[in-house]
Amino acid sequence: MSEDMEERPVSPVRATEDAGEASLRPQTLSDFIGQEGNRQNLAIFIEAARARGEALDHVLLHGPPGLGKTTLAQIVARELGVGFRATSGPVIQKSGDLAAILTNLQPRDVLFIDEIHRLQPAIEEVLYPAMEDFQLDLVIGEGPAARSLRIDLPPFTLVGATTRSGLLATPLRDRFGIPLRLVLYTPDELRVIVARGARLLGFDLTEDGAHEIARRSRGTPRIAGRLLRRVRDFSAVEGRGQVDRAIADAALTRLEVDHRGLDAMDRRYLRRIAEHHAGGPVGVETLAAALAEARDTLEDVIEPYLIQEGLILRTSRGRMLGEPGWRHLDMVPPPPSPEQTALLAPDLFAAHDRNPAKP
Ligand SMILES: Nc1ncnc2c1ncn2[C@@H]1O[C@H](COP(=O)(O)OP(=O)(O)OP(=O)(O)O)[C@@H](O)[C@H]1O
Repeated sequence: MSEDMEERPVSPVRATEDAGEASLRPQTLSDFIGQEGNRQNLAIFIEAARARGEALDHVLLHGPPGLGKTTLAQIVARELGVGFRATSGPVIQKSGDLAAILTNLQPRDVLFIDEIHRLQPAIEEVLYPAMEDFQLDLVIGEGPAARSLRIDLPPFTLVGATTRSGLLATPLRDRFGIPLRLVLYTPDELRVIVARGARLLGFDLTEDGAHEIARRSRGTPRIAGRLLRRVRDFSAVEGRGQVDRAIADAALTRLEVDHRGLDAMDRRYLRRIAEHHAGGPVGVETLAAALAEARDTLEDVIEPYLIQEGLILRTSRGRMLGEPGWRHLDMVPPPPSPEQTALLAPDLFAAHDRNPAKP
């Protein structure tokens, strides 16, 4: 990922400046705002596991970065009253690394593996019997002298996090009894998160100030927390006491975050489709090359919010600019090509089927 990407105030990816975000982390399920269905299900499964005195079934959290996967994993451990160990897919280089972690777990502990889709295949294979039977099969030595060794593990809960469950090998995905998909937060949920953050940081933010930060946070609590801290710095330097909508707006405008939470990079992305591809469709690889970004970065970091907002559409032939995308750029779309009409038609029929009363 390019340096520009990490410095974007609206990037959902963890950056060095987010070191302070731990102080805003909710500690319990009831403190955790949003993701209602997931939260209710987790509460039931946790209570049942506690009542039986057993390890909770393995949990897979998937969704875009910054939505609270690490936070939820920590909460699960705390609510279960067990220990929490965290690592990540790319950090585990050898099967011995994983073996060392697994054999050090206490019964019913939570092991959190972030970016689990980046585990090497050989290490995934060590994980299968560990998850299924709490057993570790290790091969010691090489060639004819190699021996296999089986070690019993304490029952534990693996919480895996991934931005892409599609990249997980099916046998791994199938071993998670509780798969949960995290979705972008609504502006109302983010407003509550922002107001809570302001309280914890001890600064005076009005309700409409919180609302302004929330609606520019791209559905992502990490971005909400970061914009909140930047607005606080701005108001402190300007010597303001209470922060209202106008002050929040001035601070965010100065950071080049527009009223929808889009920054220069997003606008460059939208403009590329409008100006170079007449609104698309254009393949994600072509866009990535033109914008000098990795394809993964576009798919994980930039696109989820643009798609949710209808600014772009993901079609079988590539990305297309949606009507709100043209409006956001203040541009009038050219008459649709036959290809564009054909790609958009199923959507129109689907909309009609959902709501047949409207022509
Ligand atoms: N529901 C929530 N309520 C309040 N704050 C939240 C919530 N979810 C996340 N946060 C805050 O957002 C920040 C990012 O959360 P977290 O690190 O858990 O995200 P993540 O999905 O694990 O990100 P990554 O994919 O980069 O690992 C944290 O500061 C956390 O406090």
